[in-house]
Amino acid sequence: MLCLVMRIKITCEACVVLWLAGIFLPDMANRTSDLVGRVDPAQSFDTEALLHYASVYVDGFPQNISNYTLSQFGHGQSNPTFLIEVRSGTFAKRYVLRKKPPGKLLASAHAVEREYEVLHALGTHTWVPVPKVFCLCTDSSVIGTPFYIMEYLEGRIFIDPKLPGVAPKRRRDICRAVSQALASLHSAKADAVGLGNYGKRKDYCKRQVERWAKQYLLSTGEGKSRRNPKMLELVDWLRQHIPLEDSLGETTGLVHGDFRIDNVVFHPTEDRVIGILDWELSTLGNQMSDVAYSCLHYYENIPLEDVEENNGFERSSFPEGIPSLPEYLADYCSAAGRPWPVDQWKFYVAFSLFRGASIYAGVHSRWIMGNASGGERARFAGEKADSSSKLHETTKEDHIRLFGSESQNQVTPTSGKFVPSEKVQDLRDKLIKFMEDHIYPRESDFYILAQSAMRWTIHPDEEKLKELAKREGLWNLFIPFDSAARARELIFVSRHDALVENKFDRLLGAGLSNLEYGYLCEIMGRSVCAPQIFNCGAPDTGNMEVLLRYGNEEQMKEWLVPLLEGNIRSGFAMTEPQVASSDATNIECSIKRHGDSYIINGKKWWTSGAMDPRCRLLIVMGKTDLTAPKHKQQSMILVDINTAGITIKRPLTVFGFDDAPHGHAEIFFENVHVPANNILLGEGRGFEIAQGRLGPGRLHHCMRLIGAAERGMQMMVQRALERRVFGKLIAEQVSNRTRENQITVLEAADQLDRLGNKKARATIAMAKVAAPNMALMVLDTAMQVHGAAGLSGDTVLAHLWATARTLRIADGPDEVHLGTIAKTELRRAGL
Ligand SMILES: Cc1cc2nc3c(=O)[nH]c(=O)nc-3n(C[C@H](O)[C@H](O)[C@H](O)COP(=O)(O)OP(=O)(O)OC[C@H]3O[C@@H](n4cnc5c(N)ncnc54)[C@H](O)[C@@H]3O)c2cc1C
Repeated sequence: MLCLVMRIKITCEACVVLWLAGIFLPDMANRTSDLVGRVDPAQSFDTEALLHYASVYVDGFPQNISNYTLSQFGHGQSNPTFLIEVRSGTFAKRYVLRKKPPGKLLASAHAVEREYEVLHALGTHTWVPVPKVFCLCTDSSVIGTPFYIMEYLEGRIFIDPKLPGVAPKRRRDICRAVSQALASLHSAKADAVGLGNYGKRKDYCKRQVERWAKQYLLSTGEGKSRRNPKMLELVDWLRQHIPLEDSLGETTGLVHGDFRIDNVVFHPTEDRVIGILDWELSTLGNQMSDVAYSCLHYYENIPLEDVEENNGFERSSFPEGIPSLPEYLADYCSAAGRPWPVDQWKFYVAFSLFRGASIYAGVHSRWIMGNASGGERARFAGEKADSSSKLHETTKEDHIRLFGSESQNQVTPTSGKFVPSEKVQDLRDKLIKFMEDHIYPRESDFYILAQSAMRWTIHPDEEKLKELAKREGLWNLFIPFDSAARARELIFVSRHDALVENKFDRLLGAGLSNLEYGYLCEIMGRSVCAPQIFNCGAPDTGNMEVLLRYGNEEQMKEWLVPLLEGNIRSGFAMTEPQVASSDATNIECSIKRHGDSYIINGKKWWTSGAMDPRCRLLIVMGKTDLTAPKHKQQSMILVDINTAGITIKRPLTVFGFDDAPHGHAEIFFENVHVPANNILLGEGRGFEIAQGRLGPGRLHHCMRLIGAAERGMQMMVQRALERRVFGKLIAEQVSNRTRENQITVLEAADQLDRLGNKKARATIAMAKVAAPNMALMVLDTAMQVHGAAGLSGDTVLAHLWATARTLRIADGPDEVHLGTIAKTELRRAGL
C-alpha cells in the first residue's frame, strides 16, 4: 500500500513502522528504475495472458513482441506492482501493472478499480501530476485478479524527508514542490472531474476515528500488545474535538489518504513532481487530514522526555534548507489558495498521530503473536504507539507557539451559535472562487486606471465581471428576504408574466437574512474593488434598501429596477460642510414644496458614489418643515443627478485616495426642481428612513472590515514567513483579533433579523465601534510587517487601512455609537 518503491516492505503496516522508526536510511533519491527486483514467486501470474490482453486494450502497445521482462517493485506490497518491459525489434516500452494480491480478500480492500478511477479522472481532466492509466481489467480470469496498466514514470523518489545528501537550496525547492503537488490534488473539483460519488463528503474524520479506535481495541489486550489507557483517552479527546468543518464538509474534497514525500515521483533532473502514487486510500473526505499527515515527519521521533516536559516539538534538527513547519504550511496554503490552517490544526495532527499509533499497535501485536511482517523491528512499534498517544497533550503548546492562542486564531466560525448553513456555505465557496479567479488578479489593473488621467471612467472588465457575477447567482445577495418579498409583491408579481417574474426574481438576491449575508459580505470586503462587482457596494445597497422598504411602486420602477440590474449607481447626500452632521438634526438643506415640485437648496459633501459616471440617483436629506418637532423636520427625496441646479464641485480625498471612479463629492444644490412624488414615504419621515437604512448598512461595513482585516492578516502571515530579518523570519509575532469582532458583528446581524432595527441598535453600535478599530490594528500591523511596501500602492494594505479609518467617522463617529451603547446600558440598569 504505502509506496511503490520500498523493497523491504511486506505489508502496509510494516512500511509505516519501518519508515517512522527510521530504518530506511537511503542516501539522496532512488531512481524508480533501481527499485525493482525479481518477481516474488507467490505473486506470479500468467504473463502471456497479460501481454495478449495489453496488446488488445492498451493503445500503442507493441504488437510483435520480440522479448519482454517482468520485475516487481518491492515485495508483497498491499497491491503488488510490476514493471513490464516489452521489446519489438529495437523498440522498447515500459509499463507498470498494479493488481490485487492473490487469495481471499475483504470486499473493500485493495480496490485497484478505485485507484484506476481516480487516476483516470485526474489524468483526463486536471493538471494534477499522475501517471497516465491505459486500461482496467476487472475480469479475474485473465491473470487471476483485477488489475490496471499505467504509464511508467522514470524519475526520482526521496524516501527520507530530511533529504540527506541534497544541497540546501534544492531541499527547499523539493519540499515546496511536494506542498504544491498536494495543493494541486486538493484543488481538483470532484464533481467536475467525475468523482462526485467517489466517497462520502461529510464526517470523514469521525468515521476514521471510529475505524481506527476499533482497530486499536482489536489489536490490544490480553496476549496482544499492551492496551494503553492514554490511547483510549486520546480516542475520547478526538471524538470530542472533531471539527465542525468535518461534519459540514467545509474542507471536503479529494483526499489522497497516504500523501508523503516518498509517494511522489520527481523529474529525473528537475526538482518538480511528475507523479503522485499510491492512491489506494484515496476518497472524498476532509483534506486537512492529508495536510497534517504530510507534516508528520515534523512531529516524529520525539523523545518521550520532551513530551513529558511539555516542550514544543517542532523539529529543529532538520538539515539546512528543509522548510520549517510554518513555511511548509504557508507554501501549501498559498498554492491551494486556502487560509492558514490554524483553527483545528491540533486536532488534525493528533488524529494523524493516532492513526499511526493504531497501526503500530497492530504491528506490535502481530510481533507478539509471532507473525509480524516487520520481524524483530516491529517490537518498537509498541513504544511508538505509546508515545503517540501522549502527543495531543503537547500539540497545544506547539500550536500556541506557532500560531498564537486558540481563541485568537479562529477566523471562520466552525462551532457554536454562528455556523453558516449549507446554502450560505455554498455561496461562500463560490464567492471565494470568484474572488480568486476574477477579482484579485485584476486589482492592480483597476488600481492603475484609478491613478491615471482616465481615473473617472469605468474599467471595461468591471461591467463584464458584473455580468458574470449575475450569471453565477452572486448578485444582490445583500437583499434581505423580507425586503425582497415587498418588492416582488409591489412591482413584479403584478405583471403576470412568467418571464418578467423570473428575470426580476433573480434580481432580488438569494433570500438571505442579514446574518446569512454577513458571511458573504466579509468575503467581498477582502478587496476594495469587489463589492460593486456583486452589486453589493455602498452606498447603492443602502439606497436600494431604502427603495425596497419605503419606495412606492412608481419609485421602485423608475429607480430601484435599474439599480437592481446594476445599470445605474447612486449617492446618499446627507452630510453638510457647514454643520456637525453626526447630529442629523443640524442639517440645513431646504426642501420646499412648490406646486407639483419640491425645490432644493443646500450644500452637501462626502456624497459617496456621486462622481461615478453611472451615478443617476441621489437620495437627498433635508428639511421640509422648520416648525415641526425636531425629529419630524427631515425628509428624503429622490433626485436625478442631472437635474438643473446641481453642481458637482469637487471630489474629496481620504488620505490622498479619491476612490476613483466612484469618489466622494461635494455638491451644491441651487433651486433644484424635483417632482413632488419623488418624496420618500412623505414629509417629515426622514429620520425614520435613516434608521432603517443605517442598521443593515452599518453591519455591511463591519463585515467588510472583518474581510479586510482577514486579508491583511493573511498577507502579513505570508510575508512574515517569507522574509528574513537578521537571520530570522519575521514570523510568530502575529496575533489575530478578527474572530472576537466577527462574533460581535454576527450577533448584531442576528439581532437585527430577530428583533428589528430598534432593539438591535446597541449591538449594532458595538459592532460599528469594534470592527473598524480591530481592522485598523490588524492592517496597521500588516503594513508594519511589510515595511515600506505596506505603505505604498504596491499592496492593497494602505487603501484598506484608509477605508477602515474612514469608518470610525463615516456612518456615525465612534463617539455617537458609544453614546448609544451607554444610553442602552443605563436604561437597562434602570438609571
Ligand atoms: C469616506 C467617507 C464617506 C462618506 N460617505 C458619506 C455619504 O455617502 N453620505 C453622507 O451623507 N455622508 C458621508 N460621509 C460623512 C460622514 O457620515 C460624516 O463625516 C459623519 O457622519 C460625521 O459628521 P461630520 O463629519 O460632520 O463630523 P461632526 O459631526 O462635525 O463630528 C466631528 C467629531 O465630533 C465628535 N463627536 C460627534 N458627536 C459626538 C458625541 N455625541 N459625543 C462625543 N463626541 C462627538 C467626534 O469625534 C466626531 O468625529 C462620509 C465620510 C467619509 C469620511
